[in-house]
Amino acid sequence: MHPIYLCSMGANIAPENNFAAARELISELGKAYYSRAIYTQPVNMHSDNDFLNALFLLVSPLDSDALKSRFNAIEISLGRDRSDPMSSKKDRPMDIDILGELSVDDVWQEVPTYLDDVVQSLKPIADQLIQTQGA
Ligand SMILES: Nc1ncnc2c1ncn2[C@@H]1O[C@H](COP(=O)(O)OP(=O)(O)OP(=O)(O)O)[C@@H](O)[C@H]1O
Ligand SMILES: Nc1nc2c(c(=O)[nH]1)N=C(CO)CN2
Repeated sequence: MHPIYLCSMGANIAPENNFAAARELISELGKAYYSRAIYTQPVNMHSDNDFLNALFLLVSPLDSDALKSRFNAIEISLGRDRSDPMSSKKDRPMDIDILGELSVDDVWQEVPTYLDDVVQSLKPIADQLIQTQGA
């Protein structure tokens, strides 16, 4: 039984193109199920560029460390400079984070507030995966 990861993605440089490119690359890591994507104002950073953000579920054979490394590699391939110490506060072509495993009771509490509105578009899929896979 593969773990099911709840993940978030966000971009505020060429976000539509970078979302499409990231989805292609993420598809190599397992089976992904996406929430709807929404435009959000930058939180905890200053920028004139709005973000495109989404949640997704990923059923993957990788463990969380390996998955995080692959996400970092995708971010870098799309142009993010992760060696910059201010990387978390700067405009970015892609940020992909693991929020937790779906098997953890309160994993949905890890969803950042700017993505609260899309949770309901993903929960039915989560419930279905749990039923069919026993997450
Ligand atoms: N192996 C892992 N498994 C699960 N979650 C992880 C793992 N490694 C890091 N994380 C989580 O991923 C998030 C991002 O960590 P990281 O240090 O890579 O920063 P980042 O990608 O630059 O983040 P951001 O730009 O979102 O601030 C953190 O919330 C961290 O807890
Ligand atoms: N709206 C929005 N704001 C952010 C985001 C993000 O993805 N969307 N990511 C950040 C650093 O991880 C900081 N602020």
